[in-house]
Amino acid sequence: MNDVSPLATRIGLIRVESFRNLQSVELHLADGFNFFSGGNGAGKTSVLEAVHVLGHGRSFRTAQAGDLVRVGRERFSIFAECRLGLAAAGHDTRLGLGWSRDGWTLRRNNEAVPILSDFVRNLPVVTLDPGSHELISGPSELRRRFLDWLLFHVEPDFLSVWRRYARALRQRNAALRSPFGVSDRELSVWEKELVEAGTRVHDHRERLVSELRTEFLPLLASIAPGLPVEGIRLRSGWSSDTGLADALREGRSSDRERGFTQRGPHRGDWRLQLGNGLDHDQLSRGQGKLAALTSLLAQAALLRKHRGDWPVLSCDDLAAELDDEHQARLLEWLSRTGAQVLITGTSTLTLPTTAPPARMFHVEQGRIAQLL
Ligand SMILES: Nc1ncnc2c1ncn2[C@@H]1O[C@H](COP(=O)(O)OP(=O)(O)OP(=O)(O)O)[C@@H](O)[C@H]1O
Repeated sequence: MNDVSPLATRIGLIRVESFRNLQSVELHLADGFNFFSGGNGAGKTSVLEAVHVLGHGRSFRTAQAGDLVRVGRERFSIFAECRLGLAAAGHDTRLGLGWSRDGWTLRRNNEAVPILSDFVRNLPVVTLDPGSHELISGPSELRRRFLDWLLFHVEPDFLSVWRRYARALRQRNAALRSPFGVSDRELSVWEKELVEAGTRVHDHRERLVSELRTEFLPLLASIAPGLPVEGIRLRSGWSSDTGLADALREGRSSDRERGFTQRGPHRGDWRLQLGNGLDHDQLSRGQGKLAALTSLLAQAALLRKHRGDWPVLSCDDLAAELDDEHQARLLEWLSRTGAQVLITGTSTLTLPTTAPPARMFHVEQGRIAQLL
């Protein structure tokens, strides 16, 4: 049996109030595997969603925090006692998050944290959910968010560089829409800042994609060896023949017509390079899920490499996502990491003999009983 890794972020206790159909739930989680079973609509995904919200400040199912508040209530809250691995020198940390129409309330060790980005830095959570295949074939915004979330965790200056870029972009776009028109000279003022910050955003992404590739390919070989993926390629968001400054200059008249900036890292993307002449839309749904799963595990492995500890790993409705063979490969891999893992399913799960001791929970109508 594997020892649970000391280099993993873990939640010991979690308390959830008025979140989706969970009225008031308190759980003591195992350091290794935690399995939540129950019928459809019982509240299993809501448990994973609460953990995800604590780590990201947003849900993987909705962009509206108001949807998460239990019907008839005005506020939800999530509280957790966590061991934050190496990144926080293994200290126990108490995290509390509440949301109501008045906004977020965030507390770390009973002290108010005014800014959401400071709060969510604490608890990295990587979630595989039934919508994850969108990461491969869905809009580029999802893939940018995937990369930039990782950069937020591993590059200390990424957030401030990204904010500089976003501010300059808003200002250039406002100038492009000015009813009085905008001269090249005025545009060039915003472009200077866009080029400086945008080039750094792109350089960060380029380094990260190269590291992601290094993690991704061996993971693919151990979890989904039949998948025809040969690599990962970053797209900058402007023509590869020119630098960003030239691309912005050349795009001015078309940008004026459209009223927004059409080139730059805000249009960047990354794509898997598929073999056998396949396009992303030609992957089967299951292959898309496997590709997304492998990307998310590579993301977790990079967090581990940079921060020193594994994030909490969540898999929603695992049996519906993967066939038996891929499930077994995934569980085997997960059990070797020593990460804390949360899994939901409508039926029971066979864990590999090498897995650390698991805790089983049964979920029914928003109530949760610990079975083992
Ligand atoms: N804001 C809310 N307030 C109260 N109930 C909600 C809210 N949002 C969703 N629900 C209900 O919560 C229940 C639990 O949903 P959840 O997605 O967690 O179930 P699940 O156990 O994962 O189900 P499945 O196996 O079908 O995916 C559902 O019945 C849903 O209708």
